Amino acid sequence: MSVFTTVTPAELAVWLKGYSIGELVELKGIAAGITNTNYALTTTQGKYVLTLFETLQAHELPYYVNLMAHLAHHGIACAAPIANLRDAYIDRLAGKPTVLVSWLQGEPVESPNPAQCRAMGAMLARLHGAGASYAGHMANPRGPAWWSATAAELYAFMPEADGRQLRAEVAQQARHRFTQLPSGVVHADLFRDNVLMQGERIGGFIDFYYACNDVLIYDLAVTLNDWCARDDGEIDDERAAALCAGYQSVRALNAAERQAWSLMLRAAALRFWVSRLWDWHKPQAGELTWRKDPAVFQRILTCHQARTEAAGWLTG
Ligand SMILES: Nc1ncnc2c1ncn2[C@@H]1O[C@H](COP(=O)(O)OP(=O)(O)O)[C@@H](O)[C@H]1O
Ligand SMILES: N[C@@H](CCOP(=O)(O)O)C(=O)O
Repeated sequence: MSVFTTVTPAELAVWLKGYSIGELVELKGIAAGITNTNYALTTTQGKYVLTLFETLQAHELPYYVNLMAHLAHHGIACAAPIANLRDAYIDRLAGKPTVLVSWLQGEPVESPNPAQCRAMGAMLARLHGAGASYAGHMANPRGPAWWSATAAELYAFMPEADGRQLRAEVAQQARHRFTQLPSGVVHADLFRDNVLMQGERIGGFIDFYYACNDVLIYDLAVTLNDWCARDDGEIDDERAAALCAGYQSVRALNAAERQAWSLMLRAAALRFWVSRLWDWHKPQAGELTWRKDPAVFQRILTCHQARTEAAGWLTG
């Protein structure tokens, strides 16, 4: 149950006077989610999600919240923040920073089919296009500097062979620079649980709190590794080709991106292997998060390392 901070209907009814979205009808805690407190909020005017941030501070939120507003303004399927009467998206309730966003229709899918992967790829490319006019800038906090420093603290906890594999991949990635590739705003965490689907349509993207500026195909690689991997770590060719075709129906990859693609898939797997290893071996006291299995991304990385050719997914 992910309601870490309790808000009563009476408190919320008073707080809502700071907004122009009508009177409270119903307030329900949302069980899914592991980082923040989320409530489904129905008013006389419509339905919304109220997020109370449990770890991020108010001063850290503008990049993400303004980005969601920008993308929604450009027609991207994502939660749109609602401003209060002081014209601010970021507010405060029960001692926590808050953001109120529009309610999106749909549910996350566990086993996406190729049509859903295709829709996902197309919406991701549209997000990249719309992000080009976003003024905010944030370097990727989970980029190469972060994963090499974090990995250095993990080797001691790992079986020798796993540590060798991790060390080799960190070194391999360090030999390459991707500054020549198209870059811009990326979501950087578009796992299946961060996308609400309505059948084969995208209901909307949520959880923008790893969004940043980085290489665009890194985002496609992060998405592919989660949406198209089988349990053994192998990538399902049909889903991967559909995701890439959907993406390229909006923005075709250039020659440099195609050349970097295999390494980028590995970089995306490495990033989540390292973050999951970190949460596994070094859980932070009081951190409101569940440990996810690092081996999932080690298997995906192993399969990418063994494959010499991933460009086939880009040509369909
Ligand atoms: N805008 C939204 N519309 C509908 N449901 C949402 C919306 N935002 C979040 N949710 C629901 O809340 C759940 C938790 O949201 P999430 O952002 O993943 O939380 P956390 O930040 O704690 O990981 C999601 O799985 C989804 O069911
Ligand atoms: N999608 C990631 C987790 C993202 O971080 P979180 O803080 O939102 O849990 C993964 O599955 O490892």
